[in-house]
This record gives sequence, structure tokens and C-alpha cells, in this order.
Amino acid sequence: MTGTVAKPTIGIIGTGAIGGFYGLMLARAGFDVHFLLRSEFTAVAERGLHLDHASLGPLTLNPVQAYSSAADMPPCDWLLVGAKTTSNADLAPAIIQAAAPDAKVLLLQNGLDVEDHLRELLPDSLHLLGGLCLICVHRAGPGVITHQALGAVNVGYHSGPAADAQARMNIVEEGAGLFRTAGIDAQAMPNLQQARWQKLVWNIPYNGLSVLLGASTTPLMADADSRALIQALMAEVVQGAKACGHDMPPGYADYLFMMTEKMPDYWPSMHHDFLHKRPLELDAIYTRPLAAAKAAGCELPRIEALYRSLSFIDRRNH
Ligand SMILES: NC(=O)C1=CN([C@@H]2O[C@H](COP(=O)(O)OP(=O)(O)OC[C@H]3O[C@@H](n4cnc5c(N)ncnc54)[C@H](OP(=O)(O)O)[C@@H]3O)[C@@H](O)[C@H]2O)C=CC1
Ligand SMILES: CC(C)(CO)C(=O)C(=O)O
Repeated sequence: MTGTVAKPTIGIIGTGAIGGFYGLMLARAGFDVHFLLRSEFTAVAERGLHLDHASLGPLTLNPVQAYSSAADMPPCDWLLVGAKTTSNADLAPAIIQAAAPDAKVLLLQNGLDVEDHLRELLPDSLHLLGGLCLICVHRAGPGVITHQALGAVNVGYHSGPAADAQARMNIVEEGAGLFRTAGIDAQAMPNLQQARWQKLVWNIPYNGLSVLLGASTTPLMADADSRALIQALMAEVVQGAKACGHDMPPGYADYLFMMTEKMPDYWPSMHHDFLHKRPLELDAIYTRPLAAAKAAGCELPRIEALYRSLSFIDRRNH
């Protein structure tokens, strides 16, 4: 007799652009997905989640298994955290409440070392992973998400009870497999820190400059001065990564630069935070990488100047 393997129960902790996009896609693929919401709970509970997908067109999930409190969620085998890194520490109680005893907690977030503080607050029995999403998606209204392009996720293991490297990779493969089942390109990364530095090659220049210069990717890529600035910032990230022991694949910064030229015009998520007067993800995207590079004896003056300008803007913004 052939038995069917039960699909894991998935919880989304923070249903914004990223949580809503991946959660909806996983639910469409037949997973049992439970969504934790805050300000958009009533809208989503009443009207569902709506995604305008760049290639699949309009998609709706209605009804949604929506929760305003993690205490009401069933025990989840996988928890995908889609909140901003600025609220990670506050999320620990919700994660603990929604987690099955040996759950895997996957932080779908940009930045470096974003798992560290949360790790101290979680029980040792929980596996903690990081996921880097290469995607252009934003919230267009309560429960309404616009997807502009891309979607791949790179998954890596951070810490937890996995006995050895093979056990860690099995869990990472399982995580990547969830996304693939939902038709989303996903890669298992043997080294999470390397994956996080790779993603920073894009986020450090574009996220910050979108706020500082008030410009989205198309104007940033159309102007000779901003192009030069982006390339200089990218080169510094590559230098910082190298100092920390993470060599980027050859030509990686050029690849991201050219990828951005082909992307539709895009406002990075940091710009959305600035517009809505939410705290900027400066610690994850600037402070941590600058500190790691400095500890490895590497100064990154252009990134430091960008970071100090953003800190000034962020303090005045709320
Ligand atoms: N958007 C993008 O294209 C990309 C984003 N990323 C990264 O993904 C991460 C998420 O970004 P994004 O999806 O854009 O962010 P959003 O602001 O769209 O979503 C964050 C969500 O988390 C919710 N949230 C925060 N705290 C809580 C809480 N305590 N309880 C319940 N819900 C909570 C917010 O609710 P509320 O509405 O109440 O604030 C919001 O719905 C970031 O690290 C970002 O850098 C990475 C690649 C691309
Ligand atoms: C735009 C993109 C795709 C860059 O990798 C992204 O994932 C981000 O905004 O963080």
C-alpha cells in the first residue's frame, strides 16, 4: 500500500507583501496555510487576500485562515516570518505560540545576522533558517498585493537541533521544496551568511538610495552619477563580504546591475517604509554589515556615509 505523505502545516508570521505573496502561492498549491495579521486582519478576514501576479494575473484566496493572535493558530511545522527585521524581537512570543515542538522557523528577510537576536529568545528545539527573496512585490492596500517581477527564494540554515551538516541540508532542502511545489524557484544554500551578503550587494545601494535620492530603479539607472554611485557601493559590499570570508561569484555585482536594468521600475521596500513613516531596516542592511566588515579590518566609507545619511532621515521621519 502506498501512503501519502501529509503536507506540513504552514504559518505566516506577518502577512505583508512577502508573507502574503508566498503564503497565498503555498495555499494555492494545496498547503494548509495560516496567516497572522495585525493592522490588516479585519480586511483580510472579511475580503480575503488578493494578489496581482506579474505573470499569472489576478489571484484571490478567500476565505483566508486569518488570525489576529498567534495563540489561536494551530501548531505549525513551518513558520515563515514576513515581518520587517525591525520587529523580530517582538515576534518571539508569537513564533513560540504558533510553533509545533520541532518547527522550522524561516525568516524571509533582507539583511545580515537578522536571526541572531531572535535565536536567543527561541527554545533550542526550534530550527531557525533564513530566506533571501529575489522579488519585487509591495502592498497596494489592505490585503492587496502587487507583484511586479521575479520570485526566487534562497534558503539557508542558521541554528537549531539539526545533528550535523547533512541533517541541516535536509531541512534546507525541505524548505526549498515547499516553494518549488508552489511553482516558485528556490535554492538550498549551504552557507546562509554567504547568501545574505550576496543579497546585500543589491539592497545596500538601491534600498538606501531610493530613500536618500527619492528615486526608484528606472531613474537611478538612467543617470550617470547615480549609476556610478551604485557601482561604487556594490564594489564596497563585495569587498566587505570578501573581508568576512565570503567571496562573491565572479561578476556578481555586474549581473545584479544588469538585472536591475531589465526590471520594471521598482521602489525598494525601504522606500515604502519611509513613505509610511515606519522604521527603516538600517540595523540589518547597514549597521550589521558595516560592523562585520570593520571587525574583519575592512572600512567601507561610501556605505558608512550612506548609512549615516539614512540614520538622520530615519530619526526625523518618526
Ligand atoms: N517587498 C519586497 O519586494 C521585498 C522585501 N524583502 C524583505 O522582506 C521582509 C518583509 O518585507 P515586506 O513584505 O516588504 O514588508 P511589509 O511591510 O509589506 O510586511 C510586513 C508585515 O508584517 C506585519 N507585522 C509586523 N509586526 C507584526 C506583528 N507583531 N504581528 C503581526 N504582523 C506583524 C505587518 O503588519 P502591519 O500592517 O500591522 O504593519 C505587515 O503586514 C523585509 O525584511 C524586506 O527587506 C525582500 C525582498 C523583496
Ligand atoms: C529587487 C530585488 C529583486 C533585488 O534582488 C529584491 O529582492 C529586493 O528588493 O530586496
